Amino acid sequence: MRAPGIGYAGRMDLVVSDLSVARGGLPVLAGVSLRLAPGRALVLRGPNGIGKTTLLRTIAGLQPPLAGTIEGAEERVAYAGHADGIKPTLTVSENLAFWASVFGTEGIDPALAAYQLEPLAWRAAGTLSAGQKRRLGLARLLVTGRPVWVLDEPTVSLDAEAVGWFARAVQGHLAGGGSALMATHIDLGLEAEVLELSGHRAVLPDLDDFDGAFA
Ligand SMILES: Nc1ncnc2c1ncn2[C@@H]1O[C@H](COP(=O)(O)OP(=O)(O)OP(=O)(O)O)[C@@H](O)[C@H]1O
Repeated sequence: MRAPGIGYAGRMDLVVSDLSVARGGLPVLAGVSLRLAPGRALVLRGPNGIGKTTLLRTIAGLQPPLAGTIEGAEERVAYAGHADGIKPTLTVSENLAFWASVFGTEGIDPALAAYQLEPLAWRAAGTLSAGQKRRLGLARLLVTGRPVWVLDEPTVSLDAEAVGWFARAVQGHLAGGGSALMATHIDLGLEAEVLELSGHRAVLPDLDDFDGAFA
C-alpha cells in the first residue's frame, strides 16, 4: 500500500466543462470551465456570494451540477470545506487513523508533523480550538492519498505560522504530482493560476415573465 503524499499513480487532469451550479434551487454560476493538471494549483476568485463554495462542493461530488461535465474527480478528490469533518469524541490521532483506514492508506505521522499536531495527538478533537481543528481538518487531506485537493477557504482560523505549514503541505502535494483547487482570499506564495468567477454569474429566470412560461 502506498504511503500518502509520495507520488500519485495515473496522472490525469481534472476537467470541468461548461458547468452550471445551483444553491437553494437557484442557479448561481453558469458556463464555468477549467482544467487542472497534476502538479498545478488553481485559485478561485470572486466576491462574497458569487458561488465559490457551491462550485467546489459540486466538483467534489457533494451536490449535482445543473449542467455541464466534471471529469477526473470521482474517487480522486479530497474535499476540505467549512465543516472540518472531525469526530469530536475521537482523539486527534484516532481521527487521522480513522480517515487513513477509510481511504486505505497507512501512517499518520507525516500528517501530524505537517501541522505540528503531535502535542495534541491524545486530545479529544472536540476540545480543540478553532485553529487547531482546522489544522486537523487539513492534516486529514494528507492521509486520504487522494491526488486532487478541493479546498474551501482552507486558511480560515489559522495563525500566520499555520498558514505557512499549510502552504508547505500544498507545495509538497504539488511536488508529488497532486493538484489543488481552492477558494482563498489570501496569497499563499504559491505559483497558482487564478480563475475569476465574476463573469460567470448565472442569469436568474425573469419572474416578471413567469406567466409567460405557461403561455
Ligand atoms: N442554504 C442556502 N440556501 C439558499 N441560498 C444559499 C444557501 N447558502 C448560500 N446561498 C446563496 O448561494 C449563493 C452562493 O453562495 P456560496 O456560499 O457558494 O458563495 P461564495 O462565493 O462561496 O461566498 P463567500 O465568499 O461569502 O464564502 C449566495 O448568493 C448565497 O447567498
